[in-house]
Amino acid sequence: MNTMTLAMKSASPENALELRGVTKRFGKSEIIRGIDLTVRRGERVAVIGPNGAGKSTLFNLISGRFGPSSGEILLKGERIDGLKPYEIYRKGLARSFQITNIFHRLSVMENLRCAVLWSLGYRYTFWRFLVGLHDVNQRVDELLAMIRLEKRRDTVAGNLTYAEQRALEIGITIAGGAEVVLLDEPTAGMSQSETTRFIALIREVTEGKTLLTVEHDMGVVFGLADKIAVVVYGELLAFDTPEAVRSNARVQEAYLGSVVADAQAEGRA
Ligand SMILES: Nc1ncnc2c1ncn2[C@@H]1O[C@H](COP(=O)(O)OP(=O)(O)OP(=O)(O)O)[C@@H](O)[C@H]1O
Repeated sequence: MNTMTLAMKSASPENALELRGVTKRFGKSEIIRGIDLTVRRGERVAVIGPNGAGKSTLFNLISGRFGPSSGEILLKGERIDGLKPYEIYRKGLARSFQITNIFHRLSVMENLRCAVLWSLGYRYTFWRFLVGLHDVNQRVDELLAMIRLEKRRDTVAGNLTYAEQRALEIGITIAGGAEVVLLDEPTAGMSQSETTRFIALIREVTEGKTLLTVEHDMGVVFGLADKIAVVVYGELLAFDTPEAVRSNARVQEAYLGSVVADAQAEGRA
């Protein structure tokens, strides 16, 4: 195994992700209603919308947790709808979850090593036998530096601060070198100063990658995103630059007006 195997293979079509007429029904309820969306390589996209609009469902569809009821999803030009989450992961799309997804009794380093080994196809139970793998250790050190947890290398994950745990979660998500990264509310529960530091970290670790993030904090959205996708009642109401979305009358009316007003009142946007 060499370092090359730790990075996902890349074809290089311009579009990282395409959704074509994607719908999702749960029973009789149509939750996602015909979404078309094209995300270009290297774009940072924030998905926003009211509670229950379908943002997490959209992430679940893209990452393979649910199959769409109709429509197509393409990753780097290749159909991925109908594939299992780990198959999509192996094709270069990684997702983090709203709920912290780490092994609390393992150290930071062990968590990252598990993630790297898993990305290479090893089972968790094997990691103890593989401590000597040079490339894996090198990748773990690289990740520790990226998420700024070198000094916490041997700390049990359960003893990290909340913000550190979320940084570790990002490290786990990017461990396999995915080119497309989905982050579900990465700054949820953080203080304002933690959020500011965390956004800088997200910017750094996703440099050159395609990022989709679900986000409620408008300060984060307008500070991080190249483009904003506004989802309202399962439809894509707008997909444009932050400036264009901010001044879009339909978005103002349906969603953003009240949210930005609230954020401005709290000094966040
Ligand atoms: N597995 C499921 N079965 C049935 N209904 C579901 C399922 N998952 C989501 N829904 C419904 O789909 C709708 C959209 O939910 P979703 O979690 O995608 O919204 P959201 O925009 O992410 O909301 P929030 O911002 O509150 O997280 C909700 O009405 C929810 O109850």
